[in-house]
Amino acid sequence: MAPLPKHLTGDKAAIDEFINQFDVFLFDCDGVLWSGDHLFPGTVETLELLRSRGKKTIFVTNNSTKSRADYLKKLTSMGIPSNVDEIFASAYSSAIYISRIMKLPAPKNKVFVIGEAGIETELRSEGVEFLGGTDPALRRDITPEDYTNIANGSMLDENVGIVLAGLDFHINYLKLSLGYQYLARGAKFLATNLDSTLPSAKTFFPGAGSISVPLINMTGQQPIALGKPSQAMMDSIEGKFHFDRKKACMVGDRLDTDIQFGLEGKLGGTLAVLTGVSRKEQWEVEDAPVVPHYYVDKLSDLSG
Ligand SMILES: O=C(O)[C@H](O)[C@H](O)COP(=O)(O)O
Ligand SMILES: [Mg+2]
Repeated sequence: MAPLPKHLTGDKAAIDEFINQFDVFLFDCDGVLWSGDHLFPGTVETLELLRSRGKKTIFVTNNSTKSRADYLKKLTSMGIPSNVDEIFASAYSSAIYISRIMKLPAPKNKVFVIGEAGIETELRSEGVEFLGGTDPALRRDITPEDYTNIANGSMLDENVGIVLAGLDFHINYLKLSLGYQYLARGAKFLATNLDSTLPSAKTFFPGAGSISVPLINMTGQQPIALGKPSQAMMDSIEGKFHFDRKKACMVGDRLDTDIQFGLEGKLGGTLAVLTGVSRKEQWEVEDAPVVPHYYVDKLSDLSG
């Protein structure tokens, strides 16, 4: 059984020793920096402190509703200076995977998107054709004619080769019905991420993983998930920054995405923050599957 994590909150010497160990900090976003549009107090000061001590900060989010450019706007609007290169979001890693790794031959390489604008922006920037997503024509109830047109294929695009499911605040029966038809016709099943919940407004909402469950249930297929803890994302981050993994620390609020991401990535450290999804009871149980190296009650404890 992995040793229990060291609690850093209130322990200045331990915090200093912790910070000195690492050159690079990978920061999760939802549940660590902010909850929805609410920035946690002390976040800006903590990032400034780490940067003032020469630490590299990289933002790694599973939230596919926004593109990297959108996140840059959000970070900047919250007083966190950054640049697009420091931001890795699951919509971006999904677009990269489709355009540079899968490289399905045309014409059957279109993507049916279940998700928001972030996915569309990143697919567009990689020159990947898509449909569905935020298309207003699909934001409606299914009609009797739809059943007929879906069944006879007239409502389907024969060049769809991939179904990509992410967090969709406008999910409905029609989109799920179309998604199923494409998968049943052999399209590859991808997910930006499989987080079951989204922490926001101090409670939880359906996560991307809960959006793709109906399709998993209907097809019996598990999608390839491209967000944390997928190491495809870690490899692309390392590929960009060429950092020493032993000198890097993953900071996150969720054990089965963030902390697992850091552990599977063989990073030098993982820090759990208790302002989001996971609770310390989850790693205190016998044979807990994922145990972080360190934890704090809130991120600002590092600069408190
Ligand atoms: O449902 C989701 O997509 C997740 O809850 C959300 O994306 C988590 O974002 P992160 O904590 O990785 O920033
Ligand atoms: Mg999070």
